[in-house]
Order: sequence, then C-alpha cells, then structure tokens
Amino acid sequence: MQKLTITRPDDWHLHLRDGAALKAVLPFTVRQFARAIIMPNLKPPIRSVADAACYRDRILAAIPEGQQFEPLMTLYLTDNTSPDEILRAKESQFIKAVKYYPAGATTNSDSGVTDILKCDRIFEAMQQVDMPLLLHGEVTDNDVDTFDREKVFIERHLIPFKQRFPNLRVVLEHITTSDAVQYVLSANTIAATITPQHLLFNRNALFKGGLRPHFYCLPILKREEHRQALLQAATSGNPKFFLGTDSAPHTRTSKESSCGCAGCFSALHALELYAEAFESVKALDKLEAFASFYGPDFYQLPRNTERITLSKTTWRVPDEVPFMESGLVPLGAGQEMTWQMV
Ligand SMILES: NC(=O)N[C@@H](CC(=O)O)C(=O)O
Ligand SMILES: [Zn+2]
Ligand SMILES: [Zn+2]
Repeated sequence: MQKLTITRPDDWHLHLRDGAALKAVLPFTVRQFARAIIMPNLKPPIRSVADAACYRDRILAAIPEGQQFEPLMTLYLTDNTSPDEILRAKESQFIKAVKYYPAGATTNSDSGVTDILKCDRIFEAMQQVDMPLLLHGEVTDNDVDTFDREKVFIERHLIPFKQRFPNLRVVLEHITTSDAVQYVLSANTIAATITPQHLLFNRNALFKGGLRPHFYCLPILKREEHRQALLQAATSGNPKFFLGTDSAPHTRTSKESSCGCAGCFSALHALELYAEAFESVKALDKLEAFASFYGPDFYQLPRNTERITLSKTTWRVPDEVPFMESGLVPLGAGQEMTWQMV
C-alpha cells in the first residue's frame, strides 16, 4: 500500500499548555486533527466554567489564519469542585468532560483529588447529567512500585468506583498495561485512550545505552508484553479503544534535568506514529475507526467528514522543533518513519 486516505481524525487527549507554548504547539495539532479534548492541568488548573471559557478563547485565538479546529474543553476536578459547577459545565456545551488527577500523580496534579471517596456528590451530578469522567488512573502511594500504579488504581479505586456509579461514562486515559485492557473489556460504560508511545515502545526505550528522558512519561512505559496487549486492543476494532496522543510538551531543559518532567511530545507526527504501530501488525485497515470513529461515537459527537491522506515516504523525525527558550524534542527524534501525512 502506498497511500492511505482516512476520515480526518480527532485527538481525545491533548496538552496544549498556554501562552507562547500554546502558540508554538497548536499548529501541529491543527494540521492533523479536527478536534481535541484539551487537558486542564495548567498552572493554575482550569477549575471552573469561566476558566475554561477564557482558555478556549486563547486557543481559538492561536489557531493559524484560515484553518479549522475545535477545542473540546475539560474541567479539572478538585476536592472542592461543586456539583453546581458540573451542571453549569453541562449547560456550557463546550465542556465535554471532567478530568480526575489523583493529587501528585503527574505533571501539575497538585490540586488534584486527595481521596476519590470525597467526590461522590460530584460524581452523582456527573452521572445525572451524563458528563464523562476522564481518569489519570494511577495510585500515588510511595509503597506501590511505579510500574504497578495503574494496575493497583484499577483494583483499589476503579472497580469499587464503577460499582458505585455504574452509569457514569468513564475514559481510562493513556492505558499502559494488559490489566487495563482486560478491565476495560470486562466493564460497562468505560473506554480507554492509547498513546503512540505506549504502542511503539516498551520500557527498554528509557534505558537504551543510557538514560533517555524523552521517553519518560506517565504512566511510565511498561514491559513488552503490555505493549503487545495495547497493540492488540488498538487494532482489534473494538470501539472501547480510541486515539488520544497525550502529547505533552516540555522544554528540552526541563526534561534533560536531574528531576526531569514527565511527558512525550507527539503532536508533530502523531498520525504517522500510529500508522507505524498499526502497520507493524498488518492492521492499517483498522486505523481509521480507531483514529476517527470510536472517539466521536463515545463522546456522542458527529464524525468528521473531511479526509486526509498518508503516503508511504521515508523521512526522519527532526531532533528538535522551536519551542520556548530551549526547544522541544519530538517522540522518537532522529528515527526513520515510513509514513507521512500529505
Ligand atoms: N503524560 C505525562 O507524562 N504528562 C502530562 C500529564 C499526564 O497526562 O499525566 C503532562 O501534562 O505533561
Ligand atoms: Zn495523565
Ligand atoms: Zn495527559
């Protein structure tokens, strides 16, 4: 196959940041995707409908002249979010989900939820108005091994949670383990996003010939058997699994540090990365539904009608793209790719 034409996809998990960073990265996403679910973990986080409205305006203002893009906004859940804010969010129309970060689990999650049991009134409101809940599904307990934090979150928190709120629609974000795949398959009203890094790399990538901070994201890359389970899920044609890049830009200096930030930047070449992953298991025919159909179906939004084309061309991922004061290193910098968006 030399060309692959599919419906224009959407990114169901994206970090755009703000200010100059937003202006630098947004054009990459706009080139590939029609819409994206915008993560609210700014400093300070997007906690109210008013915050989300202002942030949405800043995103709209940063869209390059003459191009189309629809930011789908989210609210950052805290211990103090009120059920009324959920009702207002639903009425706003432009807020499509509420994001749950366990406090301290990942980048800018300090104001996240300290105990999932404290938020039952909010979850009741969400279930009532059918507002989806997006989960960063990791426990933060120091006595739980970093590589087990997703699995333990599912066992300790998600399974009991889903029993309390069976009708609340949930997305388990950026899944990284076969345990997550199994759980999502077994439960109702739950879907999952899968990133390009978790489909293409296992944890060896973090240590190849030395410490590789640009492969460090959360949840952290896992063993090969988990990567295989994710690849199988993504290419299975099951609508519970759809595209969410988790493209999370950090400056080169903040990643190449004695305490480097978590996050991989993939907005530059997200579709190409997914195409490589799908082709590796001869499943390119499953890419369109994963990238362009199952996400809007879950969010009850219309599928896009425009089409985009990838062509079989060899090219090299640049070492860096311009970003803030120290540049931005894309996922797989320097590696050869065999698909390119036209
Ligand atoms: N995935 C990451 O490693 N980082 C994300 C936060 C997140 O999605 O957990 C970020 O905002 O940098
Ligand atoms: Zn996360
Ligand atoms: Zn993320």
